[in-house]
Amino acid sequence: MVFEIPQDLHPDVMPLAWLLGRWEGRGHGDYPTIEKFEFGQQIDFTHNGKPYLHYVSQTFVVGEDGTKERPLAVETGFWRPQPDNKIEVILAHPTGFAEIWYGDIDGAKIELQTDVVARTVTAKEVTAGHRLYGLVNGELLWAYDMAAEGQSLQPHLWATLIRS
Ligand code: HEM
Repeated sequence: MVFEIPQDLHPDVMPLAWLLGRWEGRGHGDYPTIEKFEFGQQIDFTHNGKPYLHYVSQTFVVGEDGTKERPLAVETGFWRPQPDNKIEVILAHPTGFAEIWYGDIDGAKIELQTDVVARTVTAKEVTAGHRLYGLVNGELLWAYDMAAEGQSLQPHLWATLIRS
């Protein structure tokens, strides 16, 4: 499929145009305090002509044949490109976190780190995150390192998705 940049895309969002659309794939998760796991993921990046992208990630327990069996984590937010290839991202999680991320856009690679992780009183103790997104041979690869529950910043998730 040939990806076409929408004509009404805000010019500030052009450095993120390669993310637009729906991505689907599979990922793995781990952390010292939990069992390793696998998940299916669907990511949607949409725009409305304003200078940001809306982002929604949904994850699922998937069967052998890829059937979505039940929901896992969901997160949503806004990706706000800034001058000089900088980016600000705001994310919200139903598990009680609201995060502010800063990062750099380097062509088809984006690196983000948390500035603030705010959490509700009942949420787990997540204190920091680091994310990498990259387009490699047409696939969206991403990885999330997390500091939580007294553990140092280390891998929690990594996944590979293709445009659907
Ligand atoms: C792709 C999205 C994600 C998936 C599929 C996922 C999946 C999981 C699973 C299966 C567990 C172990 C079972 C459990 O305790 O519920 C877990 C634990 C955890 N996840 Fe995630 N997760 C995702 C994203 C995140 C994000 C974005 C954060 C932080 C903002 C996060 C923070 C945690 C924490 C703090 C734990 C518990 C660790 C502990 O109890 O020691 N996860 N995750």
